[in-house]
Amino acid sequence: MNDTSLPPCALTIAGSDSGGGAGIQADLKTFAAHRVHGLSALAALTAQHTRAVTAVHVPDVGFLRAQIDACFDDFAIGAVKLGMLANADVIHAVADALEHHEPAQLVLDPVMVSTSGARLLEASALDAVRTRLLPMATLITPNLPEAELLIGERIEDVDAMHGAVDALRALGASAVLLKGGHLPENVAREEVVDLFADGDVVHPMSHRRLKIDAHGTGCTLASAVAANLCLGRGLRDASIAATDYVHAALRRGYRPGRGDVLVLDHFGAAPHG
Ligand SMILES: Nc1ncnc2c1ncn2[C@@H]1O[C@H](COP(=O)(O)OP(=O)(O)O)[C@@H](O)[C@H]1O
Ligand SMILES: Cc1ncc(COP(=O)(O)O)c(N)n1
Repeated sequence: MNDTSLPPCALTIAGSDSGGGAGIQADLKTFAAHRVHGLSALAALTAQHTRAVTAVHVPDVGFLRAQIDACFDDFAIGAVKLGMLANADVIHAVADALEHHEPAQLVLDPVMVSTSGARLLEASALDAVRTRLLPMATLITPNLPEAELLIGERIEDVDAMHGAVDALRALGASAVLLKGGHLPENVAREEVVDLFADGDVVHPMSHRRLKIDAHGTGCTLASAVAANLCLGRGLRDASIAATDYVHAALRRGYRPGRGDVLVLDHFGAAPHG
């Protein structure tokens, strides 16, 4: 393999999911499925399966910084993806490191609560997300409950999603991919609508609503955007490709645990080329 055919590198700074469905594990599978070399810095470790998070351990922030520095010291990183960051100290350490290394592109998934209902970000850390991370993000990918907490308003239908992307951009994110999976079925009917907005365009991305309960979708979506950015796509095209990828991986999802919750099949469906 010569240099031009080397895969680009993406870095995920996120939490580990021992159950392999979400977090760092989903991110690395997504990078690999896109033929992007995956780097990882573990900001938190969870003891987790498809039904619950049973324990969380947050390593010392000095060790987190060492992981991030090791990645930037040796690899040309095309994009960084942020996931579970657990608390304000971790957010400040990550923001300091990113201010130092200045990654070309930063995809922020502001993970707050798991599908199984566990808090993955302390409530007191919300301000640090707003003030330290949002302004440096190339793209932020909140789900509806996360967006409601960030902007302090309810988002009850697709019209309200349009107002929410403007409010999120006003907080400092240069572009937003607002995920619509949490709209109730009676409001959204047959479709799930995700909304991309970058100040020039607002682009809805619709997919058929699948009657399934899945875990790791948000992590996979944000890391698929980061992978597509590394591969040279623009933000909107990367977002379109990533939502299509998540949909295909969801359709082929499987239940590795004892609960009803599916995990995605990251490798079954080739990413859009
Ligand atoms: N029931 C569903 N059917 C099809 N796609 C879904 C469904 N639920 C979520 N998605 C897709 O999964 C991705 C993650 O959405 P969402 O569930 O809103 O966020 P999160 O996983 O962060 O809670 C989005 O691209 C969304 O369109
Ligand atoms: C380590 C980690 N990071 C993120 C999520 C969110 O994923 P989901 O909302 O699908 O449970 C998770 N459950 N665990």
